This record gives sequence, C-alpha cells and structure tokens, in this order.
Amino acid sequence: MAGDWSRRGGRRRQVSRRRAFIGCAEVGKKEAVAKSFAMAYGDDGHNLREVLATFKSCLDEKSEILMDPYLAGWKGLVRFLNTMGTIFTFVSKDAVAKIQIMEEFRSGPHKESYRTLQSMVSYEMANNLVDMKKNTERPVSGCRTILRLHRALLWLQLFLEGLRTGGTDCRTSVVCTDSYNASLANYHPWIIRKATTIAFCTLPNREAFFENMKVGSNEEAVEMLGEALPHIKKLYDITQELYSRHKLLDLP
Ligand SMILES: CCCCCCCCCCCCC/C=C/[C@@H](O)[C@H](COP(=O)(O)O)NC(=O)CCCCCCCCCCCCCCC
Repeated sequence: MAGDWSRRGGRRRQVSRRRAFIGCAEVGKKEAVAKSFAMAYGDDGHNLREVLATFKSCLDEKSEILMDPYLAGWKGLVRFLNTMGTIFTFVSKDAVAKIQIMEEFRSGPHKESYRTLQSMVSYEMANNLVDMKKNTERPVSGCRTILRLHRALLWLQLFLEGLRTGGTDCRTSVVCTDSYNASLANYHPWIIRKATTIAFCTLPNREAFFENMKVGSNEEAVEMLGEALPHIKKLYDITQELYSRHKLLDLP
C-alpha cells in the first residue's frame, strides 16, 4: 500500500511536475511573448525625435515609401502611445495587430514584393489579392492594412500641426478630438468614436504632453514638430495619390 502510495504519490508528483513544467512552459512562453511585446512596444524611454525622424527615412531615391522604416515609425508611435495610459490600449492593440500583419508579409515568401508600398500595391493588384468588397473568407491584404494606418497618418499630421500651432493655452484633448473628427472618425462606427473621444479627455494639457514627448523645452518640441511634419505630409500625399490612382481608398 505504502509502495502504491509512494508510487501513486510519485506519479502524482510526476503529473504535478509535468503540469508544473507545462505551466512553467506556458508561463515562460507568455513571459517571453510579453517580454518581446514590451521590447517592441514598451516604453523603453521612447525618443519621439528619433521616431518622427524614422518617417523622414521612408522615402527612397525614387520617392517610393520603404515599408520597413514606415512600420518602424508606427512601432515608435505605439511605444509613445503606451505611455499615455492604459485607456489607449484598445488603440495600440489595433495598431500593433496591423503592424504585425505587415511584418509577416515583409518576412514571408513574397517579402521583396512588400519592400515598398508601391511594390505592395503592384504585387497585390497583379495577383488579385486585394479584396474590393467585404469577403471575410479571403486573407487580409497588405493594401487594406496599410490603408488603415494611412488614414491614421492624416490624424497624426493634423494632431501634430494643431499642437505645433496651438498657443500655450490650447488643450491637447480638443486638438486630438478635432483632428480625429476631421480624419479617422469618418471610418469608425459610433462605438469606436465614443470610446476614442472619451479616451481623449484623459490627455494632459499641452505643457505636460510636450514634457512626455521628452524632446526638451516647449520651444524645442514645437521646432521638432515643424521639422517632422513636412515629411509626414509628403508620405501621406504620396500614399493618397498611389491609392487614389488604383481606386483603393475605400477598401472594406
Ligand atoms: C496621443 C493620443 C493618441 C490617441 C490615438 C488617436 C487615434 C485614434 C484611433 C482610434 C482607433 C480605435 C481602435 C481601432 C479601430 C479599428 O476598427 C480601425 C479599423 O480597422 P479595421 O477595419 O481592421 O477594423 N483601425 C484603425 O482605424 C487604425 C487605427 C490605428 C491607430 C494608430 C494610432 C497610433 C497613435 C500614435 C499616437 C502618437 C502620438 C504622437 C504625438 C507626438
């Protein structure tokens, strides 16, 4: 009996060790995933100056938009967003999901076709990979994924311009809401618009927002925005023209 017990005990210990091992493995995997997420999107003392400069490096000699720095710019913006409070988690999660879709294309069997936004459009159009009407069976295309980030780039441009030109008494939440209503809001259902505008109310005043940007004084922040904005605008305009030419601006 005792033998059984110890055997049973041993087996139980074995099972619990195995469970524990699987548990640890699961925990380990979860921790590894969380760690890699934190490394990619955590607040590693984001440097917004570098992030916005990344967008400047997107254009190649043919004025095509390089995918890698474009995605790197968005990853940097998400890192910054993650310092604005958990209320924006639903936003950063959506952005991360879209960035990861594009990173998969960029590391997949046709990665060269995704080197630039222009090559992506040509490849996906030529191979009939773009869903022109809502057909959930088909895999999500790069064109529709980038279109969502492209629309957000207009919001970013309007928001940064509003911050740059607003006076010291301008309210970040108002600038953010106005920029959102003039851009992304047109593509979001009521519930998303509601959640987003509520989240905007938690934004600090302009002074505190600039401080969180960690780019020096207010004057230095305004100067940095003035340097970055023309490049962001150029990216937006080139993408808008590309999508308009291929009638892709309304992809579902
Ligand atoms: C500083 C605070 C910034 C707040 C962010 C403002 C943008 C608000 C976007 C609201 C998105 C809501 C959640 C997603 C909704 C999606 O349904 C919707 C449609 O996608 P689907 O067709 O696949 O469903 N997704 C989208 O429209 C894409 C949203 C991507 C948002 C990226 C936002 C990154 C923001 C980075 C802020 C950086 C500020 C820098 C300041 C110096």
